[in-house]
Formats: sequence, structure tokens, C-alpha cells
Amino acid sequence: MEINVKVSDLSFKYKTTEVLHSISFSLEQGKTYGLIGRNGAGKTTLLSLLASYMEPTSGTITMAGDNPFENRNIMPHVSFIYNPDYSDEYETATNYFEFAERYRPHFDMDYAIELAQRFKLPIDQPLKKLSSGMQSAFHVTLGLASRSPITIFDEAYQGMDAPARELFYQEVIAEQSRYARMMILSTHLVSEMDYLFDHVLILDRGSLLIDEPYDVMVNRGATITGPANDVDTFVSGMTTLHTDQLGTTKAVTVFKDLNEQEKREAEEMGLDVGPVSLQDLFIHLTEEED
Ligand SMILES: Nc1ncnc2c1ncn2[C@@H]1O[C@H](COP(=O)(O)OP(=O)(O)OP(=O)(O)O)[C@@H](O)[C@H]1O
Repeated sequence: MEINVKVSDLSFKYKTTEVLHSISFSLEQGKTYGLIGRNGAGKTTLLSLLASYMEPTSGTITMAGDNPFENRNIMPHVSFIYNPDYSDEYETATNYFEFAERYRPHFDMDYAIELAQRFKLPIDQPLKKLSSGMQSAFHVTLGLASRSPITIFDEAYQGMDAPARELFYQEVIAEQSRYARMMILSTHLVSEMDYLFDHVLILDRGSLLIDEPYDVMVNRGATITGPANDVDTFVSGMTTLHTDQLGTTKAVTVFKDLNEQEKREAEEMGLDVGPVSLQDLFIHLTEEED
């Protein structure tokens, strides 16, 4: 099922406090979206609205042209993966997989079992007995194996250790080539996950600051490396995001899309021009003024 998403002029209030302000964007099938923002920016609120856990205060969300809220044609195709509290949960991962097999039209039990084995997940123990990292691995398994056209992961991987997170990242890439769908990943682990993103959404204090393809985004800056004096001369007047120096070699990241002439000048000066990281851009763009 081809389900694209359109969000128009969306605002959301908890009681009287507005936490999302007039947000508009579109999402397409086949892409992996990175949703990033500082603590309290509104990521979970926005994802909960996309998952129809709540209704917008104003504005609209449409999926395949329809309102998804309590819509039985759409909701089985949307998976929202977050970290719930399983401290009282006696059901096992197997129970959840069987439930998903009944209610999720694209769920693949063989893939769920294979992933569970790779995560070394004890699938027949009550979820309450699993460590928090194992609970996260269970949830990620459920999200991947559901193969939902719209799959939302809200920092679901944070509790997992580095090898488990790496396995998850590799599966996101593999699944997008096997069964392309829309995946939305919210994260604080920007430098670790940026290579997964086709498109980046940055929320800043409830407003959508950036809605751009990853490649466009990382061309908003550049890293200039070479002899310290020459680098300083070249970057003079540019906004600096980050500086590293080792001996007389300096690397300065600037917030500027260098034009062809600037790139030629850098080359003539013997300077190396490299990419900027999404993390550096994110920190700079969401910096709060003192
Ligand atoms: N149930 C709630 N009632 C009232 N305010 C809430 C509620 N949930 C979140 N908020 C507020 O809404 C704002 C956005 O919170 P949200 O959890 O969506 O941000 P976030 O970007 O996911 O944050 P984090 O990265 O810290 O998880 C915050 O100011 C938060 O305090």
C-alpha cells in the first residue's frame, strides 16, 4: 500500500501550552527520515500525532489522502516504536509477535525470529524480566518485522549497546533495499546515525527549522583543512562551527556552501575541502543565544 504523508499547518497544545507551532511537511515512501531536535523540541509529540496517538489541536495530517485518526484502513499500516514501560508485562516477545502477525498485514514471523536470534533475545520470557537493552531490541525487532509502510522509531534504540545498535542500523539499510518503505527515526545519536538518513527534519522549540534532503543539508557547510595560518586566512569572515588543531595543521568547519571560485581558491592554497557533519550543523542551528 502506497501511503504518503502530508502535514499541513499542524499545531499542538498540551492543555494551554502550545508545543508544536504551525508545522508543514510531506513524507514519501521509500525514504528514511531523520527527525532531530534538542530535548523538549517536540519530537515525541510530533511522532505521537503521526501515529494517531493524539489528534492535532489545529491543522491536518493526511495519509494516502485520508485522516488517519481511528481510521481502520490506515492504522494497521503504521507502526510506532518507542520504549514503553514493561515493568508489569507478563506477555513474552513471542506473544507480541503472534499478535502482530494477526493485526499487521505485512508482519513477517520468520524475519522476527531471525532478528530475535541475532539480537540474542529470549523470546519466551515475560518482557518484564528482560534488561532494558533487551526490551529495546525486542521493540526494534517488532518494528522491523512489521514491515509497515510507515514505520516510526522514537529513540527506540537508545538502550541498546553499540553492537546491537549497529545491527539495527544495518537492518534499516537492508530492509530499505528489500522492502522499501517510509521509516522515520528520531534520535540524539546524530553522528552515529546520519548515514542512514535520506532526508532530515530538524525541530527547534516546536518549529520545523529544516526539511531538506541529507545531501543538501550537509552542503550548507564545509571543513577546511591545512596549515593553520592558511586556513585562518581562508575562513576569515565565515561563521565557524568547529575547530580542531593538531600541531600546525588545522581543520575548521564553516557554515557556508562554498561556491566554485572559493573551492578553487582553497585548492590553489593547498587546502583540503571536506564535508561538514550533520551533528555540527545541528548543534549550530539549534544553539540558544545567551
Ligand atoms: N504529557 C505532557 N503534558 C504536558 N507537556 C508535555 C507532555 N509531554 C511533553 N510535554 C512538553 O512538550 C514539549 C515537547 O516534548 P517532547 O517530549 O515532544 O519533546 P522531545 O523532542 O521528544 O524531547 P526529548 O528529546 O527530551 O525526548 C516539552 O516542553 C515537554 O515538556
